[in-house]
Amino acid sequence: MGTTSLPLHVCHVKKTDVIINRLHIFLHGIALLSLFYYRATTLAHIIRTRESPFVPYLLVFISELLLSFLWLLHRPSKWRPVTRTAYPERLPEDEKLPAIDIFVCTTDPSREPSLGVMNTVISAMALDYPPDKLAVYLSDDGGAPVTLRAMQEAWKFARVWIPFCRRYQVKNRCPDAYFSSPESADVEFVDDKKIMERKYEEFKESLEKTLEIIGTSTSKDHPPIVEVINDGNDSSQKGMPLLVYVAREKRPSYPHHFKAGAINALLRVSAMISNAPYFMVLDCDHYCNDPSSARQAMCFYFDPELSPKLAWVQFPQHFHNMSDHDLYDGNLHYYWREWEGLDGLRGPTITGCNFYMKREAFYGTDTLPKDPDDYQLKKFFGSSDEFIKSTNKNYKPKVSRDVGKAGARYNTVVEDSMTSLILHCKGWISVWVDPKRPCFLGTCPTNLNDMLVQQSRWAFGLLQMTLSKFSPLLYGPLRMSIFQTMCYGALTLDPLYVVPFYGLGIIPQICLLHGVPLYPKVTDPFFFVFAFIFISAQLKHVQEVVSYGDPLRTALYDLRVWMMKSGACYLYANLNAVLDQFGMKEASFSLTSKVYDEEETKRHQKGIYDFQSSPQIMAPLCSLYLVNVASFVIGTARAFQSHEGINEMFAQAVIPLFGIIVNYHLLEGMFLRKDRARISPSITTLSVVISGTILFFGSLIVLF
Ligand SMILES: O=c1ccn([C@@H]2O[C@H](COP(=O)(O)OP(=O)(O)O[C@H]3O[C@H](CO)[C@@H](O)[C@H](O)[C@H]3O)[C@@H](O)[C@H]2O)c(=O)[nH]1
Ligand SMILES: [Mn+2]
Repeated sequence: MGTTSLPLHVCHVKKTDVIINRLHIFLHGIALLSLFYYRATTLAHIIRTRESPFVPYLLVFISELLLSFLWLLHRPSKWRPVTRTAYPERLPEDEKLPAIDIFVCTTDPSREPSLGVMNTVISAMALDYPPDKLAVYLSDDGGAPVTLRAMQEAWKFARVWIPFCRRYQVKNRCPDAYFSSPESADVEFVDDKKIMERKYEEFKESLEKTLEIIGTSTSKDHPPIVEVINDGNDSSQKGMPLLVYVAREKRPSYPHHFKAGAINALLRVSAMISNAPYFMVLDCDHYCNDPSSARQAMCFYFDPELSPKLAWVQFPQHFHNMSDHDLYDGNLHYYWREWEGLDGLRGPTITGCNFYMKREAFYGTDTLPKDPDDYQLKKFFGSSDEFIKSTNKNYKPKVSRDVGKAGARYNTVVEDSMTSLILHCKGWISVWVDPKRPCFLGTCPTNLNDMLVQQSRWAFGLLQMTLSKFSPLLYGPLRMSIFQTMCYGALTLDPLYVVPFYGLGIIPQICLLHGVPLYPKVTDPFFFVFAFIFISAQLKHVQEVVSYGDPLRTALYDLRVWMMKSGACYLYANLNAVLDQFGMKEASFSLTSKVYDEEETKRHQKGIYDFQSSPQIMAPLCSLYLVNVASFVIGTARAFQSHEGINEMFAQAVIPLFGIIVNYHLLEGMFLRKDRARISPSITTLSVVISGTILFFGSLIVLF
């Protein structure tokens, strides 16, 4: 490119946020230091004089320390948030674009209906990119005959659909979404659209018929199946990308490593067939909502300054089934807000799908010796001579280091975070692109149970990482910047929130009940410190939500999600991670359902919580709520009998009151709602019993 050419992409630093965030870090940080000073000196005084119980005091202090530590770990992600814009129209001509392999993963046709999966496949085939440079691979981890058949049908439909999209410059190339979008409502090519609509109906019917005949059976014991779907008819191949079905070999006794295993199988198969220097990963429900994503990604790979270090371009997961009331943080903004900050450092982590990756980076061949012999190559890549040849053709191994394994990492169920950590540690960078029109749209959980199950899997996987030799705070410091290390630390240590959550959700309450003060009196100058920290934390959260463009109520929903996550998911994730360490728990992958449920969707749209879930998940949350109600009512009634009581216990009464108000939805679910999705009476009864037990035995704590 000449010197006069316009940039392919620009990076905007979010200046206002930078100023607010840094100022907040400074002020909040000072307040925390004062809090520690107060706690430490008071604790020393209590231990010396024994004038009040020191165990609850110590536990509250520990909770606050941990909370502050996690707060600190999250700060780098607020340091320099940025956003990016790509200008695909400035890319060089099509001949110069590199090839891309697209990997779509699916597992279970009963939880992931074929029609949805095929819509994703078709939308990927229809990307705005030279078709001879595109190959779409579907990994079917279920080895389901229905999926293979559906692909053959999808191919037939795509053959008419793709030319239609090109001719009329259709923006939304996922057929199902297109026909129900405003884009298709008012078009000039009415006749052609009608024909296309009819063909789509036929395609749908053919899938239904197939489903009726062969059902959704899957297999965990079968040889590998690789089938190129493109038919032999040459004239129909023109302008069509390659389409390949892959069901890797599965044997019951052999660990298959879930999605990471699927991606690695796809890497190997695609290396033999198309071997594109870049690949993109899609979950089966994340269809392409904007066909320009590949070109947008190339804007970064074509930047000579960025490209040599750039491993992946990550687009966020956005969702088509969002509600105005994002009760379950379904849109994952909690994460994306921080991802803008990661992008301002050395890049976001991989978030599982919607990323364009440089194959070379993913192979991690930099850990191979300089001139590897056959033995070393086989140790690294596995025994396939063909696969090794494919890696030689395009890539020469560079630096020599110890021997590794190519591809996605297996040590955890969050293959994405683990793999990103290792790539970032090797010096690769990544970028985060979140254009106004989302490039990909998926299906998010629309009930509490699904959300908590998903979050539990993530938390468990992140803890597996923490407990592995890749624990970010130990593995990172010598390999990455301290800020980047802290970001990974924050990500993987989030499940530790369970400790301060229960610590501050039970101990001050029990002490309130017994009139044991743990916080400074209202008249004490340190009261101001505590009040400041509490208010500053809440306001900062509200500011972040609003500045990200979400409505105010999202701040409340977020807070609830954080509490429900901490109280349920993190609790079990920690237990399971410990069991896993002792080999007492087999890792599993609980798929998120992508099945449409009308009643559930209605509730989600109206902003009504769907509490239908197991007692294991609901009981801890409800019990804690009841503990707070009981101690608040009894405790304040007692304290408010005297002026000194109010002075002493005021701060401590605010805590349960805050919890009670924020989690009003639990109260409603337990006692006020009568519908099917309320908290079941049996869980409520169980929670009453548990909360009574907690209050009874917990009260022993004030004796020490
Ligand atoms: O053994 C398995 C299990 C899952 N999958 C696929 O992995 C994808 C993600 O599974 P899903 O049930 O949708 O999980 P989510 O929690 O919604 O996925 C998020 O979290 C995962 C990590 O836990 C990431 O891999 C995903 O990209 C990210 O969207 C789906 O396409 C599955 O078909 C497989 O291919 N093989
Ligand atoms: Mn998903």
